[in-house]
Amino acid sequence: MRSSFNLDLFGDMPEPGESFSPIAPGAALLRGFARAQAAQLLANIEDLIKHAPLRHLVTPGGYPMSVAMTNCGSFGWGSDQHGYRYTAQDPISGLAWPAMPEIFLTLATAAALAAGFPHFAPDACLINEYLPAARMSLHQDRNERHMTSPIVSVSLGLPAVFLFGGLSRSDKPQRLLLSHGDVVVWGGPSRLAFHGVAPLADGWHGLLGSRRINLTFRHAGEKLASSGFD
Ligand SMILES: O=C(O)CCC(=O)C(=O)O
Ligand SMILES: [Fe+2]
Repeated sequence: MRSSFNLDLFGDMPEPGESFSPIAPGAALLRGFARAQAAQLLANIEDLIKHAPLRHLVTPGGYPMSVAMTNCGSFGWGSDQHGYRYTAQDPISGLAWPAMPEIFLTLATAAALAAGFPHFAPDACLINEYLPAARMSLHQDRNERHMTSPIVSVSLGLPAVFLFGGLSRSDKPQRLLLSHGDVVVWGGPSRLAFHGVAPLADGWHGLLGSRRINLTFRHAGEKLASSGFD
């Protein structure tokens, strides 16, 4: 274990062996993997949300989500009374989602590689904003066309308890405290693992203030814009 002294000095350079902890077959937590790029990621996020604002989507059951969301990349994930789906356009503006910044793509592919997935080519990045008390209930990410690509999930800002369960909703989830710069990757046998986020505790983060932002990178695949309901 590194001392906090070393962490401070070398916080930008996590050593691969130290930053990697397996969670389940095909799933890993990369501690601090995105920390060095966090300020640049945030600058890009602030710019993206000017073009595609964060919004509270409504679940198919009619409830507004506590997490505010937007997207960048070729496809964006969304939800409304008809179901969950990917679209090529932002339904608010009717315009294509903003392009995925190069630094997002580089980070996501590097994290996937570090977790054992060398061919990840994300075409969708969901941007989730959690204010205190916001949460995400246990779910599977299953609106993508193929399940062959992993999910890469980047945490910024306030810490959150990430719930990582098994392939069945009733499997008791692990509780992982995710901090600023942590990245979780799950694919292969864990690709359809149930996961969620416990209600965000109030707090203050030097860079992001009183919020957590999560970036979830996925390969949605083609043709989902018109047929993604499930
Ligand atoms: O915020 C997180 O850490 C998880 C987000 C998530 O599971 C999702 O957007 O599908
Ligand atoms: Fe998810």
